[in-house]
Amino acid sequence: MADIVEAVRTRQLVKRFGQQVAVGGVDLIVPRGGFAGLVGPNGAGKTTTLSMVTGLLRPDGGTAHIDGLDVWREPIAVKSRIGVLPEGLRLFERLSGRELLAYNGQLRGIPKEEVERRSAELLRVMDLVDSADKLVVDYSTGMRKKIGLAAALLHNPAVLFLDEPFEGVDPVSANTLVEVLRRYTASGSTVVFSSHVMELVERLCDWVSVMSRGQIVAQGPLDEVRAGRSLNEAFLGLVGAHGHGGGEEGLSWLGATSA
Ligand SMILES: Nc1ncnc2c1ncn2[C@@H]1O[C@H](COP(=O)(O)OP(=O)(O)OP(=O)(O)O)[C@@H](O)[C@H]1O
Repeated sequence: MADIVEAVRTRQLVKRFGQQVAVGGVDLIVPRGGFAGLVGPNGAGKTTTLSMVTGLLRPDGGTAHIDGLDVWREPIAVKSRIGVLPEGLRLFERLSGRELLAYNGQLRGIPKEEVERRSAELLRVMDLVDSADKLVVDYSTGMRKKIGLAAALLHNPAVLFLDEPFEGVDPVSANTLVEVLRRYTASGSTVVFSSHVMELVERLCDWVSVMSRGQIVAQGPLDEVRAGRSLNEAFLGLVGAHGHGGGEEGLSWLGATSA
């Protein structure tokens, strides 16, 4: 792994919430360029890890670097290089889509004409032209993801972090997102995204990190991690398939009875 140019690298990253260790010493590696998937069961620590890597949540221990820059020592340099589409996306609801992009452009210090040019292109590619002047509060879930992604891409970041970008997104909009992201990575930029949808990760990603109970349990090129199996099978093998509704015990009351 020594010859990999790392876009993201954490070393022994730790986060506790009270007694609970949410992230227990994570060494996340994401090579530069292409798609990397972060997968893991509910509560594995994916969002907590991404929040620490993107400077949103201070770690209790360890370090996080993006393009060789320490996230917590050089926050401004790091934030100018990254775009983030967080989970549960909070947007400025009383702005229109177009205004939201203009505001983001201003925050990023991009000249006004350039913001207008990029916004027009992003709105067109995201199929949001007809809704550009509608308030974000009136956007659907998929439209919110798309305007959130447009806002995250506006400053042309080197690394884009997406937490569950396809959740609640219809197949047509999902295709649009994928096309935009493919175009973005084709130029050498990096996308890191968390997802529960293994088929999607398998289709898009060339690199996968698997988390379970606050640890990385497998990490590497997609083909190495799945080792001849489907990613879903590999995932179930790595994180344990038990306790996921397959057992004979419990729930005996559930379903139609003959009584
Ligand atoms: N602010 C918080 N306060 C207390 N506990 C938290 C907080 N944020 C996360 N946790 C706990 O940390 C653990 C990891 O949560 P996290 O959201 O990182 O998991 P995840 O892998 O993103 O899960 P999911 O796939 O369900 O989104 C969970 O047990 C969660 O309850």
